[in-house]
Amino acid sequence: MHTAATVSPLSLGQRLAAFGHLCKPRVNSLIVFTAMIGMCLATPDFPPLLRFIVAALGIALVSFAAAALNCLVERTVDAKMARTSWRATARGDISPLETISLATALGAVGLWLLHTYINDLTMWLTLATFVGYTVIYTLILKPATPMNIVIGGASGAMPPLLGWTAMTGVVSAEPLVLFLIIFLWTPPHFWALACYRRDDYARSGLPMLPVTHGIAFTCQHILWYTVMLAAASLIPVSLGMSGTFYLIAISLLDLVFLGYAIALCRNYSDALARRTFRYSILYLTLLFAALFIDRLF
Ligand code: HEM
Ligand SMILES: CC(C)=CCC/C(C)=C/CC/C(C)=C/COP(=O)(O)OP(=O)(O)O
Repeated sequence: MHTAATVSPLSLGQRLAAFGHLCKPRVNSLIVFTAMIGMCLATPDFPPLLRFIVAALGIALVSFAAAALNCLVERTVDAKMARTSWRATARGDISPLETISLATALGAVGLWLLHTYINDLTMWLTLATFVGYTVIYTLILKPATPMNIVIGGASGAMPPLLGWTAMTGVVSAEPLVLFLIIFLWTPPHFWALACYRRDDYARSGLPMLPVTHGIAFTCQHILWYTVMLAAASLIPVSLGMSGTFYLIAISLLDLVFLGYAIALCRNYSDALARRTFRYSILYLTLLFAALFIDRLF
């Protein structure tokens, strides 16, 4: 077992793979997907391809940097949890200096792309998102309060808005609705995971809601947030952003999510919480896909 102080030799391939994992590619692929849909919704026709690619790349690079710094800050906590103890920062396979260098390089290139080829509003908002996740959420809120995710989730909700400003240079009601949807989606997404991973979180010492207030209390909050999410998910229709296809799709998606949340309250099991967490990811992916498909008609 390595400690955070020992840096073991890795082959170049292993080192690159470890760097890649620190950037949390799976979470960030959905984050960038929501940003891309934000870009598509912001432009009447498909956005100019080069601008679309550069903006997505800029946002992705800054997200990767934020994820790598999160792994660095949390390396001691990560080492205590089964889910995260394999991370190269937790194992000590990648040193803090290497992680900071990687994150600085990725973040700097990302912000430079946004500043040079997109617009300064998007660059500043992306930087604010980065600070929101690495400083406000990771450093301040996460170790301090079980409601960490409620405020911290704002950073994960920003990408569609960033995509929107990247194409238009302005913030308007539509991207704020997309922000609201992800903002309300994040607590059920995370609390479902925190429920079935509560032993991990108890070991880590992080004050996660299922550990501090119990499963029943957390499931009630999952249900309340899912109800608010379902209401917010209908706003695109009332604003005229999307039509019948989206309405049908989101109604079905909401019914299933509410079904999971009610089932968790009535008859909790770790297996059900795990399925709810997985469904939360499918829900958000399909919601954004439905917004896009609806726009094509
Ligand atoms: C600050 C807010 C968020 C927190 C605390 C959070 C928490 C987590 C955690 C702890 C995992 C790891 C699950 C595991 O290792 O098994 C996870 C997975 C995931 N999250 Fe989130 N999440 C947040 C926001 C988001 C956002 C905004 C998105 C997308 C728009 C997202 C998409 C995903 C995806 C796709 C996975 C699955 C990754 C995989 O399969 O490896 N999350 N989330
Ligand atoms: C554009 C830009 C800068 C976006 C950054 C937004 C961002 C990275 C959002 C958070 C998504 C995420 C990796 C959550 C993991 O939560 P966690 O850190 O609590 O999970 P962990 O326990 O797996 O570390």
